[in-house]
Amino acid sequence: MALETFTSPVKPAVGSGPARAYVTFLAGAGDYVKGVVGLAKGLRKVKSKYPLVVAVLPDVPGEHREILVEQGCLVRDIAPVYPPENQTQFAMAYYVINYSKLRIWEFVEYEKMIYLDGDIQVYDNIDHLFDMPRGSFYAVMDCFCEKTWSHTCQYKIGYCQQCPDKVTWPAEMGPKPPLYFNAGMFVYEPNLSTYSHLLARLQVTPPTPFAEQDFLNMYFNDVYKPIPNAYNLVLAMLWRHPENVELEKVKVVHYCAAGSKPWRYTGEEDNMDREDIKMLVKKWWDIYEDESLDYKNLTTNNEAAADDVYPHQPLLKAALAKAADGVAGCFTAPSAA
Ligand SMILES: O=c1ccn([C@@H]2O[C@H](COP(=O)(O)OP(=O)(O)O)[C@@H](O)[C@H]2O)c(=O)[nH]1
Ligand SMILES: OC[C@H]1O[C@H](O[C@@H]2[C@@H](O)[C@H](O)[C@@H](O)[C@H](O)[C@@H]2O)[C@H](O)[C@@H](O)[C@H]1O
Ligand SMILES: [Mn+2]
Repeated sequence: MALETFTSPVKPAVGSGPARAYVTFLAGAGDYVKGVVGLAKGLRKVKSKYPLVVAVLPDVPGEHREILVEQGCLVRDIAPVYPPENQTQFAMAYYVINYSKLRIWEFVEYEKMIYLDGDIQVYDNIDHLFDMPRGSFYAVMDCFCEKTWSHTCQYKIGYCQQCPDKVTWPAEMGPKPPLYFNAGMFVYEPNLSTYSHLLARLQVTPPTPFAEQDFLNMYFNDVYKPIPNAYNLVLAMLWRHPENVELEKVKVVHYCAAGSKPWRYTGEEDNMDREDIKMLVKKWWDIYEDESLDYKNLTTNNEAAADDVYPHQPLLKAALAKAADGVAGCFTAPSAA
């Protein structure tokens, strides 16, 4: 019997300090669930103090939800968000579903969250990012050199913010584009008025090739603060700007280059036969296949550690116990109110 997911905000454990969590987004019945399982295990490996919330669209099947709950994730249902009707060609056709990420601004039971794409892995503890000053939107600058950017002026003149002096921005093209972040990882503050304003603005903003990433860059332009590349290594940086990468200091890897999703990796696409790519894909698999990082083994080995790191765990245990007893019905956590 598929374990039902949380249908309402899960109240962070009492006395656990300011409510914080990592959050990711899962859509569809495909293989991205492997990315989210890997992420949950990676955060456990680096002994993050905070849980992983997974915002799931309705098309995520029950058995995937169950896998995530069994891995200690807080699974939260969200409704899709669609941009206004438009003829836009997205850089990737499936990017249209990524607007649903905007629902995470509604998770106001948390005072601060770190969003991570499902194709991201965390190799060093980054909990300290939660302590950065409030009021800003923190993310890593993207790179404009991949073919996915061929529709832009930057790409056409060879300009990239990662090396702004290599090709200077021509004065006749007006002001240089504002700093632009990759939306696969960011530190933000859930807020209901921001949430409703985001959705309202979206309905009057024509969609653009990088979908919600473009929209978030427009919306948070005046509060965006760049953080070092080590917190979101967009893989293309390895061959586009190697001078900006110190691989041994990288804390977060974003498997967003074509052909780099570890769970689909064949090594056939451009740059996928590089030694550093092969090493990073293996690094991802080593965590994904490490059974000692499975939540169930953590709890059997060390109840105290589990309860300490997963203060919300009693709620999950109750849900799992209920499911184990075959008790039907949806587990509804106490409301956040
Ligand atoms: O079929 C899909 C496509 C995307 N995603 C989610 O949306 C995020 C953004 O998509 P993706 O990472 O593929 O974009 P990229 O960073 O590669 O441009 C993914 O990481 C997943 O969290 C998903 O769950 N299912
Ligand atoms: O929906 C738009 C997506 O745009 C971004 O991916 C892109 C971007 O990083 C380009 O700069 C790369 O060239 C490209 O490979 C990569 O896929 C985000 O990672 C993803 O979370 C999501 O917002
Ligand atoms: Mn991604």
